[in-house]
Amino acid sequence: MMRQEAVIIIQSLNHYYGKNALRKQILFDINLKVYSGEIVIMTGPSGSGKTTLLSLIGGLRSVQEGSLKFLGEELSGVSQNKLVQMRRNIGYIFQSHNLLGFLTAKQNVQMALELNDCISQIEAVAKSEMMLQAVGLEERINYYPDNLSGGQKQRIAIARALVNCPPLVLADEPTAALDKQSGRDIVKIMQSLAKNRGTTILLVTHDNRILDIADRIIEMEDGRVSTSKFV
Ligand SMILES: Nc1ncnc2c1ncn2[C@@H]1O[C@H](COP(=O)(O)OP(=O)(O)OP(=O)(O)O)[C@@H](O)[C@H]1O
Repeated sequence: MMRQEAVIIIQSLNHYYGKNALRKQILFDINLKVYSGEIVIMTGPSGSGKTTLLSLIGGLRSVQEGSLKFLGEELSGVSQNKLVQMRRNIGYIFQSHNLLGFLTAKQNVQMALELNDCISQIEAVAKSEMMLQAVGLEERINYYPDNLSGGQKQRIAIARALVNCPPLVLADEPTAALDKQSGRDIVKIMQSLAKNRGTTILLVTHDNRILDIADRIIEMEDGRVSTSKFV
């Protein structure tokens, strides 16, 4: 069997919101390993803590209790600066695509590369065009988001998240605003790009039309992982 590398290792993770009398525990004793190249779908009722867990893994919140290792590095107790650095290894895709309206499709994707000092402008343009082609938007490279459909905008967001070849992509309800076919197209694109590059994908969804793309389905309930099954 192939040796699998854990990209994320979570041990005894708890999380709380609020202070003093209002302090409320949201995550309870989460233990989880996610491996390189794995596509993991996280489901569960509203309020079960999925987004909270995703934001901790993504370095968008500080770890309060327990251990969370990303690429072998402990995130608990690190500085905000360090978290910002770690985030460069992660592509984010959200329900609302968060594209900049005053930039074209290509410019939106290029922006993700401009944070990378080692890439020249020419390379950045070429990579962005290639990535938009990979998500089937070669005809729309110079369009502004306002002139594109929901599915097309979400494809730009995927291109932007993947253009840096991050080891991890986090997606929160990426298909929520899409009809059935566009939703499936989107996750299929994510799946094939991820499999080609060995990218790990962790995707939160209520959309049971896309569960079949997962290697593993994790169910959250009341702040705990209730089941974790390989499919
Ligand atoms: N910033 C916050 N401050 C206080 N409580 C919060 C905050 N964010 C979330 N919560 C609470 O934490 C719990 C878990 O929320 P979370 O968004 O992680 O759940 P979820 O499973 O992602 O839900 P949904 O599927 O509706 O997005 C909920 O009870 C929510 O009200």
